[in-house]
Amino acid sequence: MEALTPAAIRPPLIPPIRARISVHALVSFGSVQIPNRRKIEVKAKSEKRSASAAAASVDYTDPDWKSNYQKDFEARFRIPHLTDALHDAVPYPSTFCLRMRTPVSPDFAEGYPSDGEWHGYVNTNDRVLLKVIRYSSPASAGAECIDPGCTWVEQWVHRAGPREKIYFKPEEVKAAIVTCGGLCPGLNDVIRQIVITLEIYGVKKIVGIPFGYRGFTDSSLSEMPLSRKVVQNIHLSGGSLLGVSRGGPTVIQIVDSMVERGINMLFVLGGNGTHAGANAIHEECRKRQLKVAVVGVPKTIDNDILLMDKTFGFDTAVEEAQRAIYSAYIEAHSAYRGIGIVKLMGRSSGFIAMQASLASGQIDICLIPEVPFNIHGPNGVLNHLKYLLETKGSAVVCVAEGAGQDLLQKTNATDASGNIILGDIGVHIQQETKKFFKEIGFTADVKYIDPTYMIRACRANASDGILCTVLGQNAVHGAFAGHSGITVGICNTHYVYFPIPQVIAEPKVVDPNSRMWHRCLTSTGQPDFI
Ligand SMILES: Nc1ncnc2c1ncn2[C@@H]1O[C@H](COP(=O)(O)OP(=O)(O)OP(=O)(O)O)[C@@H](O)[C@H]1O
Ligand SMILES: O=P(O)(O)OC[C@H]1O[C@](O)(CO)[C@@H](O)[C@@H]1O
Ligand SMILES: [Mg+2]
Repeated sequence: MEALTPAAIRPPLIPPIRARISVHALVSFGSVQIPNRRKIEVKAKSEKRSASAAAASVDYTDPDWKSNYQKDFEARFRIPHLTDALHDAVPYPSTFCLRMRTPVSPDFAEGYPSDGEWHGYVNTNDRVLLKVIRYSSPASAGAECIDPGCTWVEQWVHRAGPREKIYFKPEEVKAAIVTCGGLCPGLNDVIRQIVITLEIYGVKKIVGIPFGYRGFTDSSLSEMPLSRKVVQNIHLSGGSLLGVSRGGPTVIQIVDSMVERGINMLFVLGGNGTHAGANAIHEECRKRQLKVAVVGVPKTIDNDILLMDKTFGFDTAVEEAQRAIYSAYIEAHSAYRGIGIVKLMGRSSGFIAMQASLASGQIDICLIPEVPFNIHGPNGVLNHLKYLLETKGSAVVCVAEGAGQDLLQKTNATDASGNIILGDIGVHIQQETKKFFKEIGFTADVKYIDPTYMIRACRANASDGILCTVLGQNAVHGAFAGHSGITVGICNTHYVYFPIPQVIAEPKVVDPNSRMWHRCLTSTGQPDFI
């Protein structure tokens, strides 16, 4: 039986991508010169590899390359539908008409309610533009071009929202929600909106699967009945009402369990691993010709899902990180030659560290996984810290958990999902800093703050609350519209559906040649540590 591990499942999930090209491929087209700064080595090797492989497969001498590219793009971003495998699946007029149904009358006894006057549906052919900047040169900051000449190529993705036709009768739906991976602010907000929206469609059978995918097979755990009443106030707390977990059963076991329970709509809240699982569940259902919709809602505090403006929980994390940074600043500033070090989450992407550094304006050194650095040596972090103590009297460092892993001893240990367990770079920098200043006989007062789990356990802030609300609602609209193997996202401020494989092909990372990273460097004033 197929095990639910990255190695076992990831390969077949990602269809061959003929022409995925990102900024990293373009760096080789022209020489990108950053003023007063050496060209930064990009550490995101997987993205570089796939990008250059994709670039190699486009023949720019073919006069039709652009239209071929666009056709290929459209095919890759097509959102799978139940009718792809179930040719006789029929649509019904939507029951999402916002007309109140009274609790006493049996719903749909006189046919489905419809709202002839209501024009709030999204047309299936509506699209959103994925890329909105027209770069005139590959050397332009952050340029993402398809060809060496940076030709403008329109890339459209599917607009999310309620459709006029639905593929499930609400009274025949049993919907389940599952939350997997690590915690993230906003999980409860999304659960709440999914339940509320399902009820508006007229669904009565809604359950929560406890503790991630594990809840499908662990006989000691029973599914949790959900209703508006149950979820009404859950967004006021952090965490997940349903609980989370890593690892768990196989895809086959999960689908067997869904069949046994009669689940035909599954909402999966989680990161890249969870989405890989969701896509595998969707494929398995399709193979078995089951009328099941599997829809994801990307949950990652690290903000490392491709193509989206941001993921829910990220904003809250950046906001909460300010408190830790402020404390580190106060400690450092109040001490004689004080150094404050703050570690933030970000396994492979430094978005939280970068944005929190920018937002606080109190960071002197920001270290992220995407940009290599040395701690020791003439250009190292420690020498710069000494310089800061001599000139400013104090310093604050913000380090992402995945930064500088090449400087730590590798253990090859993995968690239950197969994710590599990282070395603690925060503690390492703290220890090396103390050692360094002691050895050179230079007084320095080092304070270390690790707020990572405090940040993750928070409830969502207002902006994340809104994002969660829209994503949760759109997830339900997508399932009712008959789509499966999709996920929801925000793209250039509009809400869209993506086929799952397109957003989890690799983690989204900070581009060291982007304007945002350069803004961060401008703010901190830090040099290269190489
Ligand atoms: N490649 C994969 N295919 C199928 N299932 C997977 C895959 N990777 C992980 N999973 C399953 O998805 C669940 C969550 O995965 P994981 O622990 O990696 O968290 P995640 O969704 O990536 O979230 P986070 O951002 O918190 O790491 C686990 O139950 C795991 O078994
Ligand atoms: O300790 P846990 O729960 O396994 O999760 C830690 C990881 O989860 C994340 O918060 C992502 O959800 C990462 O930033 C972090 O590396
Ligand atoms: Mg993950």
